[in-house]
Amino acid sequence: MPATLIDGKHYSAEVKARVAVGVEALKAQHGITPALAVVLVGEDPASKVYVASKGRACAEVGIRSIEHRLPETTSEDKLLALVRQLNDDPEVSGILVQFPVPAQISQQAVINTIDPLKDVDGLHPLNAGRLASGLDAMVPCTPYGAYLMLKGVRDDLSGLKALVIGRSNLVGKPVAQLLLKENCTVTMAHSRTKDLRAEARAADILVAAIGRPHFVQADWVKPGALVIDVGINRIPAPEKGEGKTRLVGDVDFTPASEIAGAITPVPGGVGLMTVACLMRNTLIAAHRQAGLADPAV
Ligand SMILES: NC(=O)C1=CN([C@@H]2O[C@H](COP(=O)(O)OP(=O)(O)OC[C@H]3O[C@@H](n4cnc5c(N)ncnc54)[C@H](OP(=O)(O)O)[C@@H]3O)[C@@H](O)[C@H]2O)C=CC1
Ligand SMILES: Nc1nc(=O)c2c([nH]1)NC[C@@H]1CN(c3ccc(C(=O)N[C@@H](CCC(=O)O)C(=O)O)cc3)C=[N+]21
Repeated sequence: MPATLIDGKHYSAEVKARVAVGVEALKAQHGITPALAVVLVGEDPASKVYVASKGRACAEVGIRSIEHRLPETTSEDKLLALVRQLNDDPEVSGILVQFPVPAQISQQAVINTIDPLKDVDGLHPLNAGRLASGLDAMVPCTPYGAYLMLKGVRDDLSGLKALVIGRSNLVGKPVAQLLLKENCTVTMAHSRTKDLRAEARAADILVAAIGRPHFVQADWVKPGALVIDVGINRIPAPEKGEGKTRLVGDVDFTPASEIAGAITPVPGGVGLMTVACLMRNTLIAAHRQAGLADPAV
């Protein structure tokens, strides 16, 4: 495999180590323990795994973890009331409502209700607008994690052609904003893009955030390109036993890694950075709520 493996374990350990130092300093100097409230509505097994990994990361860095599990049948009013209660709770630094939420609840109503200062997902329109305007914002965790990995491989990204496949508010759009800020020439692709393969082959940086297993083929990858695979797809793995599954990304990893210059694996790539950057955002949120300057994390 000629490509360098961009190891999520390595990068996320670095981020968490910096966050742990910042948490310790905030406790020692200001008597503040940052706290992250995670709200899970329903019983989605994948969401439960993600919630558990966030709880573990909080313990590692010294952040207090608060979990709220609500039944699948929860009304929108009830969920919004909980969000407002967390907004008003001075002990809570960050709020994350796990998506997707059940159909009777509007995701946008939830996002709009979260206090922008506690919006560790960076999804509130105020934070999205601040990022787009080049102002201090809460930056969404997955995009920031992808950005740190790219910067780790190559510090100067200016002038590189970047293709971002996927235009969600959670991943694709903020990734594009961050790369634009790094002076990349950014193209955004989506389900209506014509000749995606040709767009991809021109890209020095290829970010896949689609949600389709092995969608990006090896012959789409420009030789030497930096490939960031955001996709988390669970597919059947009969080789592991009946009914078993495994995680794969949006990129056909094994052949693509023969062509790329550097590539992130799934699992073990961007997902680990998402959790680490969530810890980082919670620490930043705690500082801003206390009127303190942002920590160097
Ligand atoms: N690693 C991590 O930490 C995280 C991983 N994820 C994963 O990343 C992936 C994307 O997540 P998210 O952005 O929330 O997903 P969304 O479903 O919100 O967005 C998917 C995007 O992919 C585009 N798309 C779908 N099909 C095609 C196609 N055939 N060709 C080109 N583009 C296509 C869609 O286009 P259109 O807009 O036209 O419909 C859309 O913009 C998922 O696998 C998700 O599980 C998400 C968050 C964190
Ligand atoms: N409000 C909200 N914000 C999110 O950021 C959000 C969300 N809802 N809903 C679901 C998606 C998905 N997502 C993941 C984060 C980390 C891993 C992760 O830790 N992955 C590890 C381990 C996975 C495993 O092995 O089970 C890895 O890729 O190596 C996965 C997926 C965040 N999302």
